[in-house]
Amino acid sequence: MVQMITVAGFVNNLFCFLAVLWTWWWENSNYKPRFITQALVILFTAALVIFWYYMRRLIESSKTVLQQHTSPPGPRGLPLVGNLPFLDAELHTHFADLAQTYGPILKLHLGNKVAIVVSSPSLAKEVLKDHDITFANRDVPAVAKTVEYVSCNIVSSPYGAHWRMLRRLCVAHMLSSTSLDTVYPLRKREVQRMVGEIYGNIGLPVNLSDQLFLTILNVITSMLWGGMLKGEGEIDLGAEFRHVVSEITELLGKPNLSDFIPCLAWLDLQGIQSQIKKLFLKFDRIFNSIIEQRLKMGIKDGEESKDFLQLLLHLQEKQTKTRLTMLHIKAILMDMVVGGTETTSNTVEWAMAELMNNDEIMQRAQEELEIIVGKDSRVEEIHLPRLHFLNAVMKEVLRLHPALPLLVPHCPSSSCKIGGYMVPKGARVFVNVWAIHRDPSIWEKPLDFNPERFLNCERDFGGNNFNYFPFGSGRRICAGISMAERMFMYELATLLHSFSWKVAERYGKVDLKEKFGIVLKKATPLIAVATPRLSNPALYE
Ligand code: HEM
Repeated sequence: MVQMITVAGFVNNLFCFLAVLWTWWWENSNYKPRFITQALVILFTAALVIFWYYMRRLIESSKTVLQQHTSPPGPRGLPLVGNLPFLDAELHTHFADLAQTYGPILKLHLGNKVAIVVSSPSLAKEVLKDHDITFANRDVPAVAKTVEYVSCNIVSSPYGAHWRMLRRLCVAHMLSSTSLDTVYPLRKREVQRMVGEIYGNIGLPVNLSDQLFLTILNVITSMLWGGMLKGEGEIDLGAEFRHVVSEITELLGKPNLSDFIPCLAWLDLQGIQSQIKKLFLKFDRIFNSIIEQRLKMGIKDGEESKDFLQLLLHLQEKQTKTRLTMLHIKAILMDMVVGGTETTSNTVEWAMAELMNNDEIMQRAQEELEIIVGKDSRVEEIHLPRLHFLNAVMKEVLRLHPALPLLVPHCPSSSCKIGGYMVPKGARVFVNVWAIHRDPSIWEKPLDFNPERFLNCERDFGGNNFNYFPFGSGRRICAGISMAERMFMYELATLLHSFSWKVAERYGKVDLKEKFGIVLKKATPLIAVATPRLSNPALYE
């Protein structure tokens, strides 16, 4: 801008000088000797050249300034509602289609909210790495106003001291490798319970989707408060939990008019806020009763906490510098239950679905297990680091079916230039990791399920490779990667080692149709029939 003003000033002065010179020549033209005329013509031509040169620079620089303030391209919308009426329910494929027309960064108007969709590795890197702090915020959804948990949990909290404190607590005391090592017996118990359940239904169709969800839910609730779904009604309570978590993740992924036209939020036109509120009330009742029981038990000074909830309550009672409130405690419980269950169980379900459609790959994974574990033994977590092919299967599943296809939307705390375009403060930024993972310019035959591409290659999901980042990247990268990795490998290895699998007859080939929500699911649950593979029936008990 300063440059533009200086150039404009110079051009102005040049004009004044020329005008004065012209007036003087005109007034004295009666006497004009030949050399004065020549000098004036030369001077005038030189002035014109200089003038032209500076005008060009002025235009160039103003073009750059203009571009810096230019919005990304995008489809035209209607007044007031913008592009909202044209959004497809399957947002990830819809955004991928739009990117084909408008390019790797595009803008949509969703009511009075600006949405930016980024679909290339270099732009994802700009958002998640180069401008990490600016984009490390969330666009808190309208439901947060009806459900207090949502506004102060890890996933939705803005980048800052509160978010850091909650995240550190979870990572240090529940999700770190050391904490996970100590609760291996819980994982073992729950995975073995699942094996027993399937063994009891040998030859019959089993809803693997439900089994996988219940197993991870039981692992997480055991880590949080020692487990809840025990005794009679175990499956029913698990099913209710599943229903609530599924509904919440689906509703959170739905475009909500109240987010985009805030003055209409009180009307809750789609009923999303009221539905979510009811679902959270169910959680609240369960959390309240568990917390009450825990408080009654109390914890003595110096005594080690038995589970994560006990530790949180202890920290709250002691009023340590964490300044935890009961609301924060519930928000953390919610983060772990909602953030950890569907993501992990759906990924294992996708893995089983892909393997059941690819006999050779399934066989290769089972052969590896026979060599490393052996048919006379159960899978243990110590086997996992040696299962290289299975590890490649996990990476390939996370490539084709990233649990959060658009990550959790990010939100810039100030306007910021991405790919030469201005992304305004407060925009909702979607990073389409699903589209990047299927980009044919990055991946050979991207739609093929081919774990081989991850064998003998350094590519991992630590967030440093912007061709492949199923857990996100930067400060808001998934907090539960270690747990997800262990649970995925352990569950899948156990299922493949313990049983042979085939699709229930009436279902034919496994249908891989997706259903979008904040968590991407299989449109229909995976129903399969198992037969035992291990040498000794005692291994199924
Ligand atoms: C296969 C399993 C999983 C996948 C693919 C996954 C993926 C992700 C992704 C993509 C994000 C958003 C990153 C971003 O916004 O840039 C995220 C956030 C998060 N995940 Fe996971 N996740 C999985 C399992 C888990 C588990 C097991 C837990 C904990 C028990 C967990 C806890 C969280 C939390 C707390 C956040 C919010 C982080 C923040 O905003 O600071 N996730 N996850």
